[in-house]
Amino acid sequence: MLLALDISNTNIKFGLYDHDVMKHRWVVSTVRQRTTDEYAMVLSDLLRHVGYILTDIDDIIISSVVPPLTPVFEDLATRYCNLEALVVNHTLDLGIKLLVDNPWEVGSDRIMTIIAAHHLYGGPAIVIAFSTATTFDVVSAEGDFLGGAIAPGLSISAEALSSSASQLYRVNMTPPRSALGKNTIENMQSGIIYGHVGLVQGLIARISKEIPDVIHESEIKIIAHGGMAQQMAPIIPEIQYVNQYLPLEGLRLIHNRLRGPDSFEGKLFHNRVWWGDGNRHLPTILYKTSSKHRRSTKKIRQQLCCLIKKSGPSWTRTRDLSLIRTAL
Ligand SMILES: Nc1ncnc2c1ncn2[C@@H]1O[C@H](COP(=O)(O)OP(=O)(O)OP(=O)(O)O)[C@@H](O)[C@H]1O
Ligand SMILES: CC(C)(CO)[C@@H](O)C(=O)NCCC(=O)O
Repeated sequence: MLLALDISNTNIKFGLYDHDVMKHRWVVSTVRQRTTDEYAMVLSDLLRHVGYILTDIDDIIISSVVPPLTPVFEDLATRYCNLEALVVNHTLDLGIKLLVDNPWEVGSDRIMTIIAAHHLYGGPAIVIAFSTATTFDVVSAEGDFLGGAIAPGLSISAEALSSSASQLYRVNMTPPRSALGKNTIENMQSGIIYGHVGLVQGLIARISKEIPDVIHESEIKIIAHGGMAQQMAPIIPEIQYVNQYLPLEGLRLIHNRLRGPDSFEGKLFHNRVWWGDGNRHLPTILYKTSSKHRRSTKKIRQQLCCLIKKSGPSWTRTRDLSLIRTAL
């Protein structure tokens, strides 16, 4: 089982995959103060509810845009699941180019989203997240990230309005009967929701004109996801698809690419047995020699034995890989 984790500002999404099929998806609030042990108990309860335990998880992949929680979940993977989680960042071999000024500053959720959108719908596409922020993530026909826009999300806008004006209050996020509001609630709903519709349509129009190599703007797919996508899509005719699973699907695809059965690491570590001496982290590796891999694993094993002797016990799994790559 693969656990994909999308750690976002409002919610953390857990996707439990059996091979390529998402079996379960859970959403829990993002609480920055929670500890590894607390999140482990939350995850353990969710898994138990569907008949699994923490050690049934074979691998974990994480996208996090909440830096203080990244080590919390890495720690959870190590201590509760005996795994080294794969944490997505721009330096990994993602198979796409980030055509922006500073690739390191792009949120990993945006990268995962465009990877999934391009895989499912093709490009060029504008992917709109109606979440804490309303983001526009643009992917080219080739699958590269071209940039986009980040606007305050609907809830943030609504909260700012009600907390800054004494006579205003919180309203339901439902579209009013008309843009011409006849009472304070409708005035606010019109301003917040139809105002956001205008923002989205305006940015779609502007961005569409700037995407290179587009002959007809109708080629550009417009895809929405995020907490408010279901409410917003029906009132924004430009939106063609709503898919709430994009960030988790992107994580699954990247996991497949980097650690799946056909990846370098997957082939190498398929049928593997690792053991180590506790904290010193896996100094010894033994490959079970399946008939398919017998010859290559024997060779790799010989080379690894030399490397282990040379490098001593200070290996981590990631460093093992680079050493193995060097050895091959
Ligand atoms: N029915 C609703 N009414 C008001 N706000 C809602 C509703 N449903 C979702 N939201 C808002 O949507 C956002 C949650 O969406 P989502 O689950 O996509 O958040 P998130 O993924 O944590 O955000 P982000 O990815 O930006 O960090 C919150 O800001 C929440 O307040
Ligand atoms: C924009 C958000 C908040 C959307 O979740 C996240 O992707 C993020 O923190 N990004 C960093 C800035 C950037 O993507 O350019």
